[in-house]
Amino acid sequence: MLYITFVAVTVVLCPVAYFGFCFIVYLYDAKALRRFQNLSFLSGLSDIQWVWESIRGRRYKTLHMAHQNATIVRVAPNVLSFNHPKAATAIYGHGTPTTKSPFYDAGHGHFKNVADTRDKEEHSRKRRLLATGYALTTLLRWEDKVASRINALLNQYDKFCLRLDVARRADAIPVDHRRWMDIFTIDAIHDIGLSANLRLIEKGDDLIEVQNSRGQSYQCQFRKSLWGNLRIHASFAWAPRWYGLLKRLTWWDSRWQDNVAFNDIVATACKHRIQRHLAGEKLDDFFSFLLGDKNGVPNMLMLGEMTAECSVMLNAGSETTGIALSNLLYLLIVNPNALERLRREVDEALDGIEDTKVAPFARIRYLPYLKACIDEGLRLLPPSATTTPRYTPPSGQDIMGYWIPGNTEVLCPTYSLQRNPEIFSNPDVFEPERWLSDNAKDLHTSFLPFSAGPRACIGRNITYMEQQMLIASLVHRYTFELIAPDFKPAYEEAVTCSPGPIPIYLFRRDET
Ligand code: HEM
Repeated sequence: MLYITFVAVTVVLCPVAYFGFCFIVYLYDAKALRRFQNLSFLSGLSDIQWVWESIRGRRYKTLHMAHQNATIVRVAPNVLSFNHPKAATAIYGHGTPTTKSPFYDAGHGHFKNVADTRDKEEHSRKRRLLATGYALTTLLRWEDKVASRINALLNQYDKFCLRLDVARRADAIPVDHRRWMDIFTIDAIHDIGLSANLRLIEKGDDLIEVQNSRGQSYQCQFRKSLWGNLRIHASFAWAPRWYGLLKRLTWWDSRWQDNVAFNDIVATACKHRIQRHLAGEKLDDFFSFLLGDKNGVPNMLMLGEMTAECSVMLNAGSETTGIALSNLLYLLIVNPNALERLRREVDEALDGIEDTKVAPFARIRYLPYLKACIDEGLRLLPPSATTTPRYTPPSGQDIMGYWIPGNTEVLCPTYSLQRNPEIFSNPDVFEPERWLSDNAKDLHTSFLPFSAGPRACIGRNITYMEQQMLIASLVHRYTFELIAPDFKPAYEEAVTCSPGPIPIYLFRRDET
C-alpha cells in the first residue's frame, strides 16, 4: 500500500513540479522572449508542444498556420521561428555568427559528419575535404552512372505503360511514382558514391543484404530503414537534453530497429567499398575523395569518420531528391499547361539525336524552363520544410532589428518563407514562369530549399543533374494521368517532408 501511495504521489507531483518550475522560468523571462507570439499556450512553458508536432509529422503545417498572423513565432521556450528574408540572411547567410543548434547533437556517436558537426573549424576542414568530390566538374564524369539508372527506370516504366485506345482502368496497374523515385535515387547515389551497383531498379525492390555489428547477415529494406530512422529521430531531436531518456522510454517502438538497420546499411556499404580498395580496384566515385585528395595523397581519415560521411551521403543523397522528383512530376501533372511548355522545350532540345531515351546532360543542362520547373517544385514543396535550426552566438545577435540573446535556437521555416505572399505573388500556385521574370533575382533571397551560406547543401549539383536528366527523359517519353483527377499525396514530416504514394498511369508518347 505504501509503495502504491508513493508511486501515485510521485506520478502526480512530478508533472506539477515540472510545470511549476517551467511557469516560474516563463514569468522570469530572462531572455525577453515573451514579447513574441506563441505557437500555442504551452510553447513558452515547455518543448512538449513542439516535440508533439514533430511526433505527429506536421510541424511545418502548424508553424505555417501560426505564421499567417505573425512574422516571428515562439515555438518552444528557447526556439524562435522567423518568416522573413532578412532573418534568413541573418541566420544562414555568409558571415552569420550563428552555429548549428544542439538539435544536431541528438543521438550521435563519436564521429560526426559534415552536416551534423556544430564546430565551425571542424566543419571547414570537412567541407574542404569534400569540396572536390561534390564539385560539378567531378560530377560530370559520373553522368553515365546517372544515365544508366535512368535507362533502367525507363525500362521498368515501359512495362507499366497503358495504351490510350484500349479500354482500361478496372484492371490497369498504376505506377507508384513516389516509390520508384526513391529506388532510383538510392541506386544512383550508391553508384555515384561507392561504385556499388545494387541494381534495385532492375529488381524493382529496395531489399538489401547487410551485416550487423556481430558480422551476421540479414536483409532489410532501405526506404523503411531510412524513413523509420528519420521519423523517430526527428520526433525527439528537438529536445536534445531529453533524447536519451525519450529513446529509453520508447524502446518498444520498432523504428529504433530501423535506426539500427540504417546504420548497418551504411557500415556494410562502407566496408565493402574499403575491401575493394584494399583489393587494388581503382574506382572513380565520391568515396575515392574520402580516401585521398585529387593528387592521390591519403587523407588518413579514421574508419568512423568515413562511415559518418557515407551515412549523410546515402541519407541526404537519396531521400531529398526522391521527394523532389516525386513532387515535381505530381505538380506537372496537375498543371498541364506547364507540362506542355516543358515538353515543347525538351522535345526541341532533343530533336535530331538518334537515341533520345535518356536525355544527355549537355543537351538539357541549360534549358531555362526545365530549371524553372525544378525550382518552382522546390519552392512550393521543399523537401526540407523546417529542419535547419541554428544557435545565436553567446553574446547574442540582432535579427530583423530584434536583439536575440545568446544560445537561443532560431530558424526560418522554408515552407512558409517560400509561400510568403509579400515576396511570391500567388504563393500557393505552381508558376515556373516566376523564375524567368525580371524580378527573379529578388526572389532568390527567399528561396532556401538548400539552406544558404556556409552550411548550405553541398549536394545540389548532384540533385540538379539527376532531376534535369530524369524529368526531361520522362516528359519526352511519356504522358501521365493521376489515378483520380482530384488525387492529392499525403505528406508526413520527419527531417524531410515526404509525400506518400503517388499512383499514376503512364502512356508511351510514340504509341499514342
Ligand atoms: C532536392 C535535393 C536536396 C535538398 C532539398 C537538400 C537540402 C539540404 C539542406 C536544407 C541542407 C542544410 C541542412 C541543415 O542546415 O541542417 C543540406 C545540407 C547538406 N546536403 Fe543536401 N539537399 C538535397 C540533396 C542533396 C544531395 C543529393 C546530397 C549528397 C549526395 C546532399 C548532401 C548534403 C550535405 C552533405 C549537407 C551538409 C552540408 C554542410 O553542412 O556543410 N544533399 N541539404
